[in-house]
Amino acid sequence: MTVHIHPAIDSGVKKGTGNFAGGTLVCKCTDRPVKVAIKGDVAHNHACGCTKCWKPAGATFSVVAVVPRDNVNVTENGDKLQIVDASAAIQRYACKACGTHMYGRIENTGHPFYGLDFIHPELFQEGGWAAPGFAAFVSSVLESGVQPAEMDGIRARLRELGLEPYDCLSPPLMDAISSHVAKSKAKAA
Ligand SMILES: N[C@@H](CCC(=O)N[C@@H](CS)C(=O)NCC(=O)O)C(=O)O
Ligand SMILES: [Zn+2]
Ligand SMILES: [Zn+2]
Repeated sequence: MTVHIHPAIDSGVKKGTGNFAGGTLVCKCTDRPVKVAIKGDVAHNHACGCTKCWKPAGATFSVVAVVPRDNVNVTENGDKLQIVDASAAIQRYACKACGTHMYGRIENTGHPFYGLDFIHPELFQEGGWAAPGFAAFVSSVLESGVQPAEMDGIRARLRELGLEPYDCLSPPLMDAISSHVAKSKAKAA
């Protein structure tokens, strides 16, 4: 059985150029698409299996990365954007017409990832952005209807693509979160 992960990586993960200068994210609307300008390359690009991250039709995972929030500027048709869930840690701005998530922002200054916005690099008009390097929240695909019997195949395919599967974030990112918590606790003491 063919295992589909995401259309942008199903035929292999395309390496980044290493010097991507940024570009424009465009939603799926043919009429008045939302455009978001991004300065510089993305970081921590990965596949995410959680139910909250936006996926294109037919995808089991999203492809999501971060950029500094100051590098994100809505340039066209921003009136079409609405927050998907204002109570979520990541406030995801989606196009009201086509549903595409254009960027996700953290407003809680105490959050470990405050200052970083979450974007889907496949929406860039341009190519060359840093490639995904791991897969996060893999077990969460079960919440979207994937059957438990499919999990071995999914994890094997992710490994074949060079995307080590984790059921939360990768160890470096989990360490970054825990270090942030430890520092916040030390400050409060
Ligand atoms: N099992 C949950 C996991 C959701 C989750 O924790 N997602 C991570 C990765 S994107 C997160 O940081 N979420 C914060 C948020 O959505 O605001 C699901 O699939 O809905
Ligand atoms: Zn749209
Ligand atoms: Zn996610």
